[in-house]
Amino acid sequence: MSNNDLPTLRWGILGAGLISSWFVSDLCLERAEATTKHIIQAIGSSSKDKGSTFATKNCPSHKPNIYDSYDGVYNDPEVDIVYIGTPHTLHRENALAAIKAGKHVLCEKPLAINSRDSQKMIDAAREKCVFFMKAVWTRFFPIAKKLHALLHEERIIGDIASVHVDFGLYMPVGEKDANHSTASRALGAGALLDIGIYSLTWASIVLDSAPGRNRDIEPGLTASMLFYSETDVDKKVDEEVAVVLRYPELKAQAVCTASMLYKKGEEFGQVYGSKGSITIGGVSASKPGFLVLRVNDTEEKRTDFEVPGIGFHYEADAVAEDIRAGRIQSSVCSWDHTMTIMKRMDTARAICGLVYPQDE
Ligand SMILES: NC(=O)C1=CN([C@@H]2O[C@H](COP(=O)(O)OP(=O)(O)OC[C@H]3O[C@@H](n4cnc5c(N)ncnc54)[C@H](OP(=O)(O)O)[C@@H]3O)[C@@H](O)[C@H]2O)C=CC1
Ligand SMILES: O=C1OC[C@@H](O)[C@H](O)[C@H]1O
Repeated sequence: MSNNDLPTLRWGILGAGLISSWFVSDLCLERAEATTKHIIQAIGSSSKDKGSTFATKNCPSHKPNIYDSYDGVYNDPEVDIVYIGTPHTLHRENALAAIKAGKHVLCEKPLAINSRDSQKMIDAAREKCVFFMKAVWTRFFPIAKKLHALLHEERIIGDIASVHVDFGLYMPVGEKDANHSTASRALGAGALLDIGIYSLTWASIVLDSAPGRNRDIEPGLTASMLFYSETDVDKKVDEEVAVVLRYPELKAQAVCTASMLYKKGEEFGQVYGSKGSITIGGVSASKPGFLVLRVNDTEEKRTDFEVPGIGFHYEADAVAEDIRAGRIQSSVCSWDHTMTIMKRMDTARAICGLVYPQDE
């Protein structure tokens, strides 16, 4: 079947930056296993020129309406869903405006700076009865589903005792323009919210739904952060973070780390169990590509997962299927899951004394 015969979803894109370019180019891929034809219907940018250049480069076969404001996208009757690709600190106002206009919303991670704002966004979507999801694309890769099945259905490495996940990406604060979204505290920069969120997500995939887990009890949490500046409040951006979660009822722990001071090698995650271990690897902790299984006394087995494009189409197809089914939250990345991760990040920041202006 050609993508032209598939049901459609019409996207309005906010922000013509890096993530929007990756997302849009993946949506435009012709894929054999696609379940939806994604249409780039509108682009909202700070300038028409920037929006047009973005469209020519990333979706040349589409003819989106280009707006020099985000309001144009919210008010475009041809847009079904708004994709928010702006810096963290704008997510809340962008999402609330799109929801108010009656649009479905896929909002980049982190959903907001803190759990309080995240809850407001979720409440607004529930009230308006529109689909709303945090775009944590990693959860939608087939490899994440496979890992879950190996660990919890096949129990292939027995009882899980420990999971270690590290997202290292070389992007020191001092080497960026002070106003860049990964350097500016005013825009929510910092390792935890930007990339540590993926380490926490993997830990959650591995342990939050493990058999024997008591969902009424939040795991114990300890955290440590290394800041770009310990003394200058405006530059108090975490460049390295470590969060340890303790699950006493499982006799298991998760060690979740992230750093902006080195690039991690391809093996970013390890899950250890009573009968063996599984290594998770890939380009980065957000884009997994292979698993290596080692069960005691047997040889190791590596399985590679081929990904067409970058991999954003997995979440986009899933979103479209949820919307067609009349769901307002994702069956994979629920509001409950989103709030769990947001609250863990709040707790880690509180322990380490990292406050953003939006927390006030
Ligand atoms: N899922 C993933 O793998 C990734 C997710 N992200 C997430 O996407 C979001 C955006 O990140 P990224 O694309 O890297 O950022 P960029 O700085 O590359 O792009 C953000 C865009 O937002 C718009 N914008 C609006 N207000 C501002 C402002 N005050 N400062 C800067 N830009 C502004 C701009 O678009 P315009 O001028 O057109 O309005 C800008 O190009 C972040 O929340 C990040 O966490 C980022 C990278 C990967
Ligand atoms: O989500 C992300 O993953 C890739 C990085 O480039 C980026 O900083 C981050 O937002």
